[in-house]
Amino acid sequence: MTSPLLESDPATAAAPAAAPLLSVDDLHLSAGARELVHGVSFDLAPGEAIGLVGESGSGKTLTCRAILGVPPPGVAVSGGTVRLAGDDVAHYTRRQWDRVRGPRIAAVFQDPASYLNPSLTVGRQLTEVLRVKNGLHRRVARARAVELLASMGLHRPEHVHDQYPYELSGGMLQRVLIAIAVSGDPDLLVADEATTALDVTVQAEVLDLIAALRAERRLSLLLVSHDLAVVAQLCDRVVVLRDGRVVESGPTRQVLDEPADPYTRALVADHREYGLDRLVAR
Ligand SMILES: Nc1ncnc2c1ncn2[C@@H]1O[C@H](COP(=O)(O)OP(=O)(O)OP(=O)(O)O)[C@@H](O)[C@H]1O
Repeated sequence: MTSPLLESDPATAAAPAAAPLLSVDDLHLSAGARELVHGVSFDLAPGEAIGLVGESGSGKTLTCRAILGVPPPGVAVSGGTVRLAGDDVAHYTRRQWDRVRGPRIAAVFQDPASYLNPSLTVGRQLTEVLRVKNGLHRRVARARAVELLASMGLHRPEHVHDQYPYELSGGMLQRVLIAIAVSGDPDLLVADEATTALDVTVQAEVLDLIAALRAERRLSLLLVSHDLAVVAQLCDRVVVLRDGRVVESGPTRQVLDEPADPYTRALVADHREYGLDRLVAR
């Protein structure tokens, strides 16, 4: 039993662990009678970056979409909780989500073009988000939009502001989507295969941008990637999913250097030839 004396002595009491920013507890997701995710649990501390990995179909995207309150049509949370800064958001209404998405949680996905309106300039779309979500006046929102585009490493941001999505490359579009995602100053960014479709050089630049945003904004990150090298580069911890279940989780170095589960060992072995050793050794 702990001594009451020790408990009350500030010199000997251990510092309390920070409350998790995101806590996924025994999450079950189902499409009708078919269960697809069978009790996934993990916590993400403020400022932490977690990588969600696993083969295609292991439940990474469904888990992220449930965390974001946008499960695909026909899929619903059938058990468990998703707590964001302590609030259980798993059954939030659309109106409740409107208050959370943007200032607390935001996301970027694989195909940025499909999230933008092709007939509006990217600046107009960013400005609209700033006006609606942050209540900025049109002129102030425009200036803020240009600033945000510049801080995403986009050169000639005034010019980019007035361009249409089809005029921009994939890497530029992903930077615009990241600008939109962070425009509400969220605590948590969910990045689901956000760099997968980009060529290697551009991918590295966008990963550097995400790393810089993490440091500058104390942004927490939930990163989904089939690419363990990307996870090794950005994440503090890794959660490995297989068939809708967590098979292993822990610090990135530990999970990738000494995987405990045979499934993780096979995943890591598959990646060796793509230079994982080099990135893990950083
Ligand atoms: N809308 C849906 N209706 C029914 N089943 C679905 C739906 N979306 C996904 N699934 C199924 O749920 C399981 C998990 O899918 P999910 O998309 O989360 O996998 P993933 O790990 O993200 O895969 P990938 O890396 O290919 O994106 C798969 O068996 C998939 O077929």
